[in-house]
Amino acid sequence: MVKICGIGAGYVGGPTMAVIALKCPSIEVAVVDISESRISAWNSKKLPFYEPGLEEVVNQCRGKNLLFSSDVEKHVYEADIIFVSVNTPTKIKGIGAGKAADLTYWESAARMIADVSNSDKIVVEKSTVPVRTAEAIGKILSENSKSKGIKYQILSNPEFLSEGTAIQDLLNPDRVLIGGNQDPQGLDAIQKLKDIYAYWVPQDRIITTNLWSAELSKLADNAFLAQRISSINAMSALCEATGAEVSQVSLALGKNTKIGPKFLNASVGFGGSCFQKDIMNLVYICESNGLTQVGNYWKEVIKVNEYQKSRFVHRVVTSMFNTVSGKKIGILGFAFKKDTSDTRKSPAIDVCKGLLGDNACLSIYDPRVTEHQIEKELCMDGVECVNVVGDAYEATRDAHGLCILTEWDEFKTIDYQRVYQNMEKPAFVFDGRNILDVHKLREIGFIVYSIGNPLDQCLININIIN
Ligand SMILES: NC(=O)C1=CN([C@@H]2O[C@H](COP(=O)(O)OP(=O)(O)OC[C@H]3O[C@@H](n4cnc5c(N)ncnc54)[C@H](O)[C@@H]3O)[C@@H](O)[C@H]2O)C=CC1
Ligand SMILES: O=C(O)[C@H]1O[C@H](OP(=O)(O)OP(=O)(O)OC[C@H]2O[C@@H](n3ccc(=O)[nH]c3=O)[C@H](O)[C@@H]2O)[C@H](O)[C@@H](O)[C@@H]1O
Repeated sequence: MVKICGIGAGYVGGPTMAVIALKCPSIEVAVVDISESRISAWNSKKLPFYEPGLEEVVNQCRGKNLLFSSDVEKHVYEADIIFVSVNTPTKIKGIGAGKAADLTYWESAARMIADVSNSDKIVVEKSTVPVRTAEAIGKILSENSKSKGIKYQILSNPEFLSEGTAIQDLLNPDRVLIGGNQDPQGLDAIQKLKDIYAYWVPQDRIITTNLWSAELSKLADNAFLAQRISSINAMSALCEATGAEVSQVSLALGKNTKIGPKFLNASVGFGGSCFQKDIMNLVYICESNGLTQVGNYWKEVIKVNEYQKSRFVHRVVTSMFNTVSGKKIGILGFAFKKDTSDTRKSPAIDVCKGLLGDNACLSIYDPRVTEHQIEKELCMDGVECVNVVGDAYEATRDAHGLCILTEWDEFKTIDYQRVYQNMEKPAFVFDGRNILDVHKLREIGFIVYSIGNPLDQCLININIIN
């Protein structure tokens, strides 16, 4: 029986290994992590994060061919194939701080593999890593296992799932990418990994390449996706200035088969743990290769994203007569997108901090994010003007304005008439996700700002005064 060990039980490692276990009943899958608390959450009824469909998959396999353990060494020792899905955050200090990927966790995982292994292994890079990481990992593994005569094959098998749709993405991927050495041993390892995915992924969706193409394709993929959002967000500012409607522009663009309809939703900005980190990593790799112009091109995607968030805060403040000081503002949504409890790099963090900087009082509601998490993200030591509440009505009661910062479906079906009645007047809505019916809200009496749409007449007047 083939044995797999997944190192790293996070947003990628957990769901990915669970789906492999589900689809390959004859393979034993052990997911290990150095975080005891994460492992005990995986072994409990309340998984460490919210992801639609994840609980069902875990419940089907856990205790059969899927186990979660903090005994990292034991399961690495026993495995034939090791998937490494540890975090690769942006370096916060030293050379390349703010750009380069911090490979500390990866390197320590590699050294541990070398220490405990006693048989040949295939080591699969699932984490997103700088191009040519496999070379460094290969050296660490082989140099540290020389005396044992163990052979390692390193494969790059980047993960393309999105949070909120992770299980669907894993069950039905657009493609699976496997990069490996193009010699007989490398090709053999590629085939072994292909055989696992072949349990449920059609052959024509499994692409094989050399190692460096696979590693670079992952960074390029995220850069292209983020670039589309920054492109449409840049257009949204121009729409507001000209009376065009960004959703109509997106529709027109998306119907062009050369462009396609996805990832053209204007928003308050993209968030999540990967887009910014991976683009900055790409920028660093470009700069390290002397390609300053190429690096600058990708850096601009991040700059537009920062601009979009600060533009939103500016709209809120100027619309509310140039001051939000002491005013209650209801914040609906804190996660970086709907259907996840993840708040990493959520645009809500910067928007809230911006409003707090102008002395607003925030009342925050998110259906899946805990109070503790929100407080942690806002570094709330000494901040008194933030309340985390249990529903949207409470968040907006007696508020001067409300901001939609995550596109949760439940925000579309709130009784906005009731919300309006309980707010101070004039009552403002700032829709940072373009999910609300602007016309209906205006009929109720709200003054509405939504990204990339013609400005409310009242806001035009206010902006003229300002
Ligand atoms: N979150 C996402 O949607 C996606 C993330 N990725 C990439 O996957 C990688 C992991 O991302 P996430 O799952 O979001 O991170 P995460 O932070 O949720 O999980 C990483 C886990 O690895 C564990 N870990 C770190 N060092 C370890 C070691 N030496 N031994 C055992 N466990 C160790 C940590 O305790 C943590 O639980 C990153 O490179 C990321 O860029 C790729 C595609 C999607
Ligand atoms: O490497 C990764 O981590 C993953 O990063 C993204 O997935 P994820 O960050 O989970 O979520 P997305 O759906 O891409 O959303 C990212 C951000 O962009 C925003 N977004 C997305 C789409 C859009 O049209 N407009 C927009 O503002 C979302 O609200 C969210 O804040 C990619 O979509 C995945 O392919 C990739 O595997």
